[in-house]
Amino acid sequence: MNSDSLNKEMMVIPITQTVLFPESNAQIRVSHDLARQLKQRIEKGETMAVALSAKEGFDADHVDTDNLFSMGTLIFFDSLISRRGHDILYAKVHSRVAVESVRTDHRTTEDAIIARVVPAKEHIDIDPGDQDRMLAYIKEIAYEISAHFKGSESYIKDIEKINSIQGILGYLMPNIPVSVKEKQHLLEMDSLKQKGIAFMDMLLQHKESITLQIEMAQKFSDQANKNYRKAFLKEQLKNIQEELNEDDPDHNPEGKGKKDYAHLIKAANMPEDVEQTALDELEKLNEQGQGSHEINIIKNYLDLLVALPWAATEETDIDIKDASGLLDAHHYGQEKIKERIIQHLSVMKLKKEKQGSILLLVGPPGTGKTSLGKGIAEALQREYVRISLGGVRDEAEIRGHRRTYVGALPGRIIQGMKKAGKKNPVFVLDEVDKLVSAFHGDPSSALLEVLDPEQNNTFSDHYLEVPYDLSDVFFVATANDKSSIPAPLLDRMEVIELSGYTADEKFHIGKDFLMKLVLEAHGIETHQLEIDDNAFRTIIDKYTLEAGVRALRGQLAKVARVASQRIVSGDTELPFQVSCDMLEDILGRPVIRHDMAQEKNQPGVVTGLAWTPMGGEILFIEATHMPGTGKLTLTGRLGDVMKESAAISLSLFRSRLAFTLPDFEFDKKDLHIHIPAGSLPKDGPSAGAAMFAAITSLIMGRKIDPKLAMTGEITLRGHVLPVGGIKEKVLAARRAGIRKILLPRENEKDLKDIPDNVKEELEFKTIDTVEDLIKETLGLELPKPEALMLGTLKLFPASGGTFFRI
Ligand SMILES: Nc1ncnc2c1ncn2[C@@H]1O[C@H](COP(=O)(O)OP(=O)(O)OP(=O)(O)O)[C@@H](O)[C@H]1O
Repeated sequence: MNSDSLNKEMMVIPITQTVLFPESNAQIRVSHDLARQLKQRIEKGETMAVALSAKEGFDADHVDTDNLFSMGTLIFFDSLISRRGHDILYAKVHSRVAVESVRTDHRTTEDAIIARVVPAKEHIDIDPGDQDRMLAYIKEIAYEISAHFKGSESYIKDIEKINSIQGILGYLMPNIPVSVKEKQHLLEMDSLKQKGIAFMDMLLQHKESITLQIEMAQKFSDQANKNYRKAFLKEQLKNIQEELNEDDPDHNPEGKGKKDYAHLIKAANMPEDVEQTALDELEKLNEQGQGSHEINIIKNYLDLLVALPWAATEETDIDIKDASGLLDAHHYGQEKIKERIIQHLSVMKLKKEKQGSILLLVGPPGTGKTSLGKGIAEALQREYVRISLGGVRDEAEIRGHRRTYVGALPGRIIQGMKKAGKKNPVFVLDEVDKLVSAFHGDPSSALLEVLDPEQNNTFSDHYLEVPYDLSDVFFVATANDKSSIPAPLLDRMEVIELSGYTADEKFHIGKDFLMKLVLEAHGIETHQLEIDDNAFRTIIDKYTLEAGVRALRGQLAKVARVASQRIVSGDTELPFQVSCDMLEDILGRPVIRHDMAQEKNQPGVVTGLAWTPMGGEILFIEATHMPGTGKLTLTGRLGDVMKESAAISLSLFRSRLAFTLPDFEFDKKDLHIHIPAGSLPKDGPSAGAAMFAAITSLIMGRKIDPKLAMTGEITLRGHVLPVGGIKEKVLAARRAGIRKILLPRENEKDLKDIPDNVKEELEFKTIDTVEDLIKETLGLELPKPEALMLGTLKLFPASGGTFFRI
């Protein structure tokens, strides 16, 4: 058939989302109706049709001829194949044709579009020599692009045989990611020279964009944290191994190299739309030529789809008594926490909920937050997964990367679900307070979606693309510091606060729980090693500085290492007994030196109490003054809140007491407040009371008992407000030899958390106002604030004096 002699009507094949170019081969997916019509026509001996690309908004079900471009290509049929429910027409694309008219043929059962076309010959305005040079240049760019893609060798090899500009355009065009409109524009260009130049432009832009993408991907991979990269490498390794196994007859006894994805997809019990997506991907996989770089990408995706748990898991009825027993077996003490958890599980049982609200366990490191999560999983008889969110700064680590990225992976939530293999695991999100918000999107907003019961049944992961239902998951989050958690996230969680352990509690946890773990880890049997109680307590006191028991476990492991060496070498009797005097040999010099209460204080020095993630500490607040200009200096690496406390204390002192000291000229004195252990940053409002006491003691020239410690926030009106960490602070005070503690009245309720033996050794006094504080510390009665207002006004007229500055 000679297309030049064309001027006839022929069937139109609408082409969606692309444009066919002359001198190429095409695979066109056609609708069932069109396939039926084509079949009839092929049977009648028809061999060609015209391919017209569809404009934006084209609807294959309601064909409107206005929505087709009026220049297309003549195609010659090769074959029509039906595969997995889709009909594919294989054809040779011949030459350009222009449409003179189009109509819909209603005579056939299904409406066919018929076009009258004429040839649209190109204007060859470039001489053969230049054509060759242009062709060579285009090939060169194509080689450069393909060098970035592994497996593209066979594709690019075919280019060598192409000897016309039209031919290379037809071959490469399907892979150039430009819009249909741009492709059509190129097709419609009459001048071969202009067409060639426009195509080179497109190709160069494509090359630039690929280089840019690769640069970005490299940047990303540099930034991605180690774990993420490790997971990626593991995945790659798995693929390589799988590929090696495919060729290995030992691994393919029946010669079946490929996974039976169709079967796996059916077996995975996916929701209908997800299954359809999986089947579409499988089809794409089967259409890939050998060596295509897409094969592994599709396989990885399918592997994830078939491995994820989709079907609901049968719930085992929780026996609350058993659950409580299991938690006890896992975890010593912290009865209140366990009680809260059991209450939570009971509510879930009554309401027949799978998820319940999200628990947030907050407390210092090593206090068993993560292991409580594990205990909950056991109590509920569910799978347990844990991910650490510490340092996660990229939203994509939670939500995954789009598959178009090089080395894309699903996010940690979906990876966790894959690992769990069940739809209802107990999912521990460790260190939610350490999420970092950075320019890569806010990971906490992705977490919000994970934790919001309203939204989490359709959680979207960029890699997975299909929504995933997380509503059966029991989430437990852990954090060291509640204040670093974004408020919207915190609102969605039920907070349970764990405090640090007392030395006694640590002793029991060490003896009854940690020793077992440590012995097991070192292959030592119980009768082979014995640490006596004194040595145990010394390890806790002198070799660990922590609120939890993580370092204790580390020190016990050191002891176990020495013991195993001695046991193996046979130079010890069994059990190998560790006593206090051996500790320096085994563990080195004690690492801890706690501040102890002073025997004597000079005016201006006060003992305060601090909370640190490692437990409580006492700290000294030292104030002094000197001739100057009314400046306030603060040292000891104090945070903003602490600096404000100092300013409040000073203002309060001036407003309440300055008038009693008419000779003290504030604007001729500099005041300096220092809190030693200067290298450690300190912050928080709870030193307010101690600072006020220090300033008062200094300026009044009265000493405060060094064995008296205090904590409390103060306000400008002189109220003492409650503070946190009372248990840790009290324990630290006892260790430091403090005898009496002043604390805000509202903190009185916290004293019930303190073991009786500790309470017996200390005297507690609660205070409401700075008047109470000064009475307890300096034995002075301050006038009531109402009485003071008048005096203050008299002494400090509104314009008066230099105020202290910070
Ligand atoms: N009350 C306890 N009873 C028994 N073992 C405990 C208890 N508290 C902590 N442990 C043990 O201490 C170790 C550290 O606990 P875990 O990892 O759960 O701490 P964590 O609070 O999650 O710490 P981090 O905040 O650093 O993640 C674990 O081996 C755990 O079993």
